[in-house]
Amino acid sequence: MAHYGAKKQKDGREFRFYENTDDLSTELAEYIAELSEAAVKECGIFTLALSGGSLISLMRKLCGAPYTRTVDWAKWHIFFADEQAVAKSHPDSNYRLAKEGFLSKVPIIPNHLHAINYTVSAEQAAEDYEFVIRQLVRTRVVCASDVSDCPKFDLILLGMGRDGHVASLFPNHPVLNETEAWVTFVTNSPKPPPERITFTLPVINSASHVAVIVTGSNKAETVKFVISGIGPECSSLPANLVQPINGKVVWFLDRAAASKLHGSEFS
Ligand SMILES: O=C(O)[C@H](O)[C@@H](O)[C@H](O)[C@H](O)COP(=O)(O)O
Repeated sequence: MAHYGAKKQKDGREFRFYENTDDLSTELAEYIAELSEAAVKECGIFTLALSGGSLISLMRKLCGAPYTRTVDWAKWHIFFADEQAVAKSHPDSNYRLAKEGFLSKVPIIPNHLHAINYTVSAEQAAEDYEFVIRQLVRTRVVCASDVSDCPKFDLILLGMGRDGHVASLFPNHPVLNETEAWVTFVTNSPKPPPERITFTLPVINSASHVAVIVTGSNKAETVKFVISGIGPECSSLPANLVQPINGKVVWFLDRAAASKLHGSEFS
């Protein structure tokens, strides 16, 4: 086990601490590969939703041995937990980021890559994407949750912003209260670009597994609020609202992101 510390909270959230991003990437690859093997064994498919940001580079170890050989890539279906409403080729596009950093390096079957409709507004793209996912639930490519009327993705990978946002769910934003839609949109994202689509919290919290990957000292203050539960508005931090109903959330943190935690918060 490459982590130097771990903590399981009473609410079931698990936090794993890594010396550096290399150790974190090593174990993140193993974690994803193991979940995909279990999902493929159980129902022949692995459904994975990606966020953007530094997460993609931290998945780099999955693009090498032994995973290129051992993972059953043909059974993977890829989704985006959030996406910028920009062209696929735009520097801010999560599609482009994922393609360049991960998807171009592993043999995902092209029509198993479920991208958003980039030719319409964020509002229309959210509606279209939800329709696509609803069709995939109907045809049983994506499982349906048995505790909510949401899709049950095998794994959703999230980053976290300094403000505690995950996907494109930002603090104090009305979309945090969305309970019906599976995919919604924002047009005033505090993190540019302004127009985005995002999975809603009910979808994130219906996943079998969620991993939140946070590195860097600039996130340390927010990590402290998340773990200690103390801090201004910490209960409304979107990252603190990630609590899968019938699933498991694991946080992957490097030492820099955990640098404001004290001993007691590690055990
Ligand atoms: O599209 C996005 O902007 C991302 O999905 C966003 O939610 C990201 O994961 C966080 O902002 C953390 O990004 P970093 O890890 O790069 O700080």
